[in-house]
Amino acid sequence: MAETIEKPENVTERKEVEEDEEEPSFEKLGVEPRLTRALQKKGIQKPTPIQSVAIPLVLEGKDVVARAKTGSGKTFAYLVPLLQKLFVDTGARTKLGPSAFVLVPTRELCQQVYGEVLSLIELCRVQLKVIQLKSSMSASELRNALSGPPDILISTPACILKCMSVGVLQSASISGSLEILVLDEADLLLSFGFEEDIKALTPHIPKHCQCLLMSATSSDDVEKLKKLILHNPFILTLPEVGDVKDDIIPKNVQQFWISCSYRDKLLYILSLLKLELVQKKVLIFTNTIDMGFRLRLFLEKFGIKSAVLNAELPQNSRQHILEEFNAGLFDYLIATDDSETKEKEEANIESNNKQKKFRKNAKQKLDSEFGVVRGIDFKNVYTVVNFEMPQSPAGYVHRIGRTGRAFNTGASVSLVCPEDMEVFEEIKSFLGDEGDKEENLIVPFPLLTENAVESLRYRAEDVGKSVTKIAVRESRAQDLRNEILNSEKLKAHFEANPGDLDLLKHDKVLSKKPPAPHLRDVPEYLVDATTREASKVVKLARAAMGNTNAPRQNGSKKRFRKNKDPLKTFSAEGHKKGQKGGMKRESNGSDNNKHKKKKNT
Ligand SMILES: Nc1ncnc2c1ncn2[C@@H]1O[C@H](COP(=O)(O)OP(=O)(O)OP(=O)(O)O)[C@@H](O)[C@H]1O
Repeated sequence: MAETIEKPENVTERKEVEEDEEEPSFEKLGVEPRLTRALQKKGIQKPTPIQSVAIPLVLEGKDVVARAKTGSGKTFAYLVPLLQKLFVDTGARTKLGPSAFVLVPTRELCQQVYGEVLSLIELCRVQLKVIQLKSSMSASELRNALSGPPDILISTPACILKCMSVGVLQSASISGSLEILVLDEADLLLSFGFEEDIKALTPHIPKHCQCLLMSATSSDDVEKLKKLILHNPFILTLPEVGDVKDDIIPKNVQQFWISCSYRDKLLYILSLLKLELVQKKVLIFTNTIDMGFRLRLFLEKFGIKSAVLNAELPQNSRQHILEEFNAGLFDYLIATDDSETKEKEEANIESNNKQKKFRKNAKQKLDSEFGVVRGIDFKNVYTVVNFEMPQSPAGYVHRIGRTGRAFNTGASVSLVCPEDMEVFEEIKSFLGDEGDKEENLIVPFPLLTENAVESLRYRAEDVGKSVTKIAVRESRAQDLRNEILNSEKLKAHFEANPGDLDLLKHDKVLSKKPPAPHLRDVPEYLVDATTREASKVVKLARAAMGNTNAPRQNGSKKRFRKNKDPLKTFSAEGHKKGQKGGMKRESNGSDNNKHKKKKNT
């Protein structure tokens, strides 16, 4: 693989950098032993490609723009050298203000980066003060946080400006102290409405400050930021972004689609999960909060427990849900995509004048700094399911990017109904999938037979009808009430007992009645031999890949073996006993659409 390093504009040379033939290592990049050991303790053995090119440049003090695909390890690409630089002369620095700012677009990302920094400095046993700012902090809390002052400040741009406007952070202390500025998830900073904040901050950034800009996509916004903040940066572009379209999605993620009607999406997701045809953990995306709850209630009737994650929940609850899911406490998380939520909620609200009161409340309630998709490091997600399709190719790329992170493998399954076809075509052409090529990038899901789906149709339709709008509304309101009540308790309790994650599980059953036994267990006679075989192979592959529910360290997984991957070696449609089979890439998935309305009970 070759990355591109574009030298600063006054140096015209642009060179292709071949990957080191030898095994790359952090030592060779100039990372000091304390940090190398700390990374090893976190299960991180060797650098990813973006880390290999970015770390030495950052250590040299260069301004860098790094554009690399989702999950490619951009956080350590800037954090490791940043910490190494701050480790030098820790005590000797006379500071008026923070030495480094890390600016991110959402509170979830603040928390995530903060967690990573803390764990690295703890492992390195170095005394650095790190704080994260929250928009909910009062002026006195901000003053306390900034007293000292901290070495590293992690924040959204708006919070920094708030500190300046309430007088707890002075322009002189920024220009006198700031050595490194990082803009993480740069492509989102502007679209999340931080342009004015960044513009207001720019004049206070000292000329000598090293600026780093990290992004998963290249966009006009990134260009704008680059011009605003950086001085003659090195531009690192991994081929996955921009130039080579079919590598936008990490290579280690297999992408599938299933064609079905909108109404049948519940039936199809039930078939995938209940017949165990996808590997856990599974992250499922919906476009509205109501749909998230509908899906959760529906699955619950079949004994499939899941948790929901959305912009309406209090921050502490969201944080806790993420931590639980990452720790492997539950397998299914239904996330409502934030951007889609805001658009749809607002569209729904606009279209119904009677709901004026709700509009006011909804706007107040949805957290504008919440970002469920972008940059959040969901750990060990094997399958991403687009229950509802994202509304843009960029949305698709970032959703799918929640699996196959770093050196892991993963799969995605998109449920595509006729109404989704336009955006699906757009996504395919964005990814460079021209349809007539042998090697399509998004291929029909091979493990689900028409028979298997039809065998569950009657139950799914019956249960689907019982999940009414009222039931959805009630559980959503109840869930929110519970979470608000829990939120403060959660904060206090988990600060004191960070290990008690399972105390308040978020995949608790919503409905009062337990699932009926005939729905909880699919009777043997309903599952045909092919599906049984497919499900068995998925389970075996899961075990072979070391993909179990137990919480894991990054590096402790067994190596994924392609020949153990059922999606590569098994075809439900073409399967005969003893035959290896393979995916039929030329099929367009329309088989899934031809349902005979058989009613099997
Ligand atoms: N060298 C490495 N080896 C193994 N795992 C790594 C390595 N570097 C980072 N990781 C892990 O890979 C995951 C993804 O890293 P990170 O969140 O930095 O990706 P990203 O490029 O910022 O993705 P996104 O664009 O989606 O935010 C994290 O769980 C991280 O701990």
